[in-house]
Amino acid sequence: MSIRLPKPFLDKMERLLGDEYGEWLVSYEHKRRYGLRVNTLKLTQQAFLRMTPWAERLTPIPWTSEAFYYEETDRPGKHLHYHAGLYYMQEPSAMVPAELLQVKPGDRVLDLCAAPGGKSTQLAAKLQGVGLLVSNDNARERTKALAKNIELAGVRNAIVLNEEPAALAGAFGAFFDKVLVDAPCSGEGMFRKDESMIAQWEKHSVERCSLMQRDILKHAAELLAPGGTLVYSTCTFSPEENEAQIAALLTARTDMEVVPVEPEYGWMSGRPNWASTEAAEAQGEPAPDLSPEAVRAVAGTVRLWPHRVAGEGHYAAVLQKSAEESEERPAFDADGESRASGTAESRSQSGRLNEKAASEPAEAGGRGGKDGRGGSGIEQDKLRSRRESGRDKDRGRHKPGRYDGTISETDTLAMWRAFSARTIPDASAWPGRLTAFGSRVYLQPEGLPALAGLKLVRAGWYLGTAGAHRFEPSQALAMGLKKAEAALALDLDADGEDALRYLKGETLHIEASRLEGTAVDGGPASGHVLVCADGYPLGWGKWSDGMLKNELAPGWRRMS
Ligand SMILES: C[S@@+](CC[C@H](N)C(=O)[O-])C[C@H]1O[C@@H](n2cnc3c(N)ncnc32)[C@H](O)[C@@H]1O
Repeated sequence: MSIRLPKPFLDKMERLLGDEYGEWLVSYEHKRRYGLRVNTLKLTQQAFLRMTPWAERLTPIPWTSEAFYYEETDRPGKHLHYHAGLYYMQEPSAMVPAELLQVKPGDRVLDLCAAPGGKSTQLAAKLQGVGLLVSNDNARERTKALAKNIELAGVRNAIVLNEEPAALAGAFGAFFDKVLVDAPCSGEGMFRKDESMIAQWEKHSVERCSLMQRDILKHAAELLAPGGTLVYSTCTFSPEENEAQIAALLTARTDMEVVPVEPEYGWMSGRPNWASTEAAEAQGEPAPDLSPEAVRAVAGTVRLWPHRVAGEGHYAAVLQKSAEESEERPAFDADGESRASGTAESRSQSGRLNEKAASEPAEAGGRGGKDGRGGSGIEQDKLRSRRESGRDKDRGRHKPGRYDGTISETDTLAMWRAFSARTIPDASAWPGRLTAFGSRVYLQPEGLPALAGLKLVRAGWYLGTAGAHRFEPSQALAMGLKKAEAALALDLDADGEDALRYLKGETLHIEASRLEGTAVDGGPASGHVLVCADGYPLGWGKWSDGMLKNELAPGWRRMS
């Protein structure tokens, strides 16, 4: 075996696995498998297979719809279709938790430990743009990748937060139909995929992770609406972080129960005997005080072992909160509109959820980078620093069109409307709430409660920024559009030179005849062009007289 596994880890696994230990150990001599998931927000599986050069070497991942094993040598991360967000590369076992959550359009979904966003993009695809996705991670740096992956996937109905679960529980209460806790863990199941996890394991003990998980799960349960479903998952083997966590939660909350998962596809059932004494004793600790029913119930959770499935080690539990009939709440209609209900009102009176406040620029703002495109800024902090420096004190008093570092939200929205009327004619009919935070414009999902006091990374679908003379559309806007929505589009061949040059940030010579559509005002075809590859957006360009100025945001360019 080339991987050097720590002796205490091996000793513990031998104790736990008994006869199966040898088989498990041999799995480290096999190569890991690679997976990708088609982004069905952008295209169907059939369309993907038709246009993918290595389609014949793909084989389906049995537990996930629209997902495939690929050959490492095909390097899908290098292909232009990756830059168009047509698929997400994800470890095959890591696709299980979001699949088990059974999200459907219209749900309110919380991904509590979401960075870098593999599962959030999977959940967003299940929503198909209808309902709400709140993606959260408490690690500020990691939320940058999270926001970018959500934007690359073209998600229009998500917000991204950078919060502790306790703060979310305080702000939202029992709001979400579906909650995913893909918990921070000791990562034992990932040693084959990523050897750097071994050093992490030695640093962050199982015990420390267990404490974090217990706290996260406690608040996750509070965030779940009556009748809602929670999936808890880890990529580790240690029972303290798996069965023992679920048994402890069930002991503490009698309103929650395990929804048994069928151990198909080579998955194995959770181990009740690992929930209590054995795991704790293996750590030299007293057994926690668990109810016998709770311990028995973990038999309905699942383990994915690398010697049993074509994927890395994982654990998942599906839990349901009992429904309380008196609890009504606003729900999303199939068209994404929300229906008001008594509960929303009473929550708003209690000061926790306040629909009006959600449309006010309470917490987010900032220009998000020099070019105003905001590849990855933490908006709240920027607004805070602007306010502290007093630069916001004259907000709303500047002359429209003259950018003096401030711009009123009314003018910001007017600039968006003028821009979108020319560039994306149907934008005015999009469902959601158009909101300006300073000079930045967002489309927020309907039914979003107040975000006041929460650290926002993305307050919704970020559409762009009002500047001194014009509105600058965002990269997120481009990625969330369909080619047909743009008044002017340029469709490049993904295998051609122009597409690669565009991705590198170069200016292109493009004859007028290659542009699709016409300028809406009937004038000459000039202005913002949605640049696509094989029909799927890559970013913006600005066309005039045969030249396409490259407007691809710097953080989105391909360097090699
Ligand atoms: C296993 S990773 C999540 C992977 C992610 N679900 C995905 O599919 O891409 C666990 C994440 O939990 C985050 N985390 C750790 N403690 C947290 C806490 N108290 N609240 C929220 N997130 C936390 C970590 O920053 C890390 O990004």
